[in-house]
Amino acid sequence: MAGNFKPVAVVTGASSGIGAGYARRLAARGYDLALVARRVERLELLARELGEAHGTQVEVIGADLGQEADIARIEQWLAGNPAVTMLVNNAGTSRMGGTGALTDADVAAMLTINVTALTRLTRAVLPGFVARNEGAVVNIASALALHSLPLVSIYSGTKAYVLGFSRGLQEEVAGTNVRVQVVLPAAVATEIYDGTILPLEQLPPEIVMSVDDMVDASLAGLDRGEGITLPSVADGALWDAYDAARFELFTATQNGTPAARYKSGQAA
Ligand SMILES: NC(=O)C1=CN([C@@H]2O[C@H](COP(=O)(O)OP(=O)(O)OC[C@H]3O[C@@H](n4cnc5c(N)ncnc54)[C@H](OP(=O)(O)O)[C@@H]3O)[C@@H](O)[C@H]2O)C=CC1
Ligand SMILES: N[C@@H](C=O)C(=O)O
Repeated sequence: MAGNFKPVAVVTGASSGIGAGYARRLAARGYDLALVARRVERLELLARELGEAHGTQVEVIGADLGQEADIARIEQWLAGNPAVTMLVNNAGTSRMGGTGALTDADVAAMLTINVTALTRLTRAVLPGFVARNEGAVVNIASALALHSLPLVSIYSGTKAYVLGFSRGLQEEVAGTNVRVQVVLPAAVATEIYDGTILPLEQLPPEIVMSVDDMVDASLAGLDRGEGITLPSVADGALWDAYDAARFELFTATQNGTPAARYKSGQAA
């Protein structure tokens, strides 16, 4: 609990899908909320719903996180708000298509919303969290952080950034009570697929998770103290094996000698 304040969770991209799911669950857990998105009318409807259901105080903040001025405004708001104890960096966009076929605006939107805004909002809350020795940053990445696919190469790259950034941040705050969780959902039934070349109806239904299940699993992961949460992965040992192999490979790169296969005249 931050001083005398009721804790406030900030959820970006709360006007639909996963962000709205977080808003509902966090309100039920007793948080007041600040909800950020462009579609303010949706945020206001949600605010009314949560006020009636739980007595939640909700601040609705209209912002386009693809725009510098709006990112700067939210940064300032976050940095000056000691009641904020949780930031859910959920806002994101996926523009599907070949890398050469996407418009410059599509590429800029993915890089700015998925990477730049997430990073800057995290930087805005972090000093206060560390100074108060409490707080949680929840970064929504994607299973595509682990596996790039054609037509979503740039999106996958942005989510790999979210994973890598979050893991480094976990090391930075180690030894404090500040938490950083990165969540890697696979397909979740949301509007992100609307109007894309891969509408939700074309996905095998058995691979698609509901928003409520995804958010509940992620919050259960947070409660369990997980730094990395894969809501749909039944065998948690898979991550451990993957991460151990990743670290072994990284360790093997820490070697000033070119590998034999790269030396001319030497067999592989
Ligand atoms: N659904 C899925 O299968 C998966 C989704 N994810 C990730 O989950 C997160 C939430 O997506 P999801 O719920 O699926 O999709 P939705 O499209 O339902 O929600 C996206 C949210 O992000 C907000 N948003 C998008 N662009 C902007 C912007 N320029 N400024 C501010 N807010 C913006 C939207 O609000 P508004 O339009 O009102 O601005 C909306 O609230 C994303 O980061 C996505 O990459 C990860 C893995 C799988
Ligand atoms: N399909 C992607 C979202 O649009 C994802 O899995 O992250």
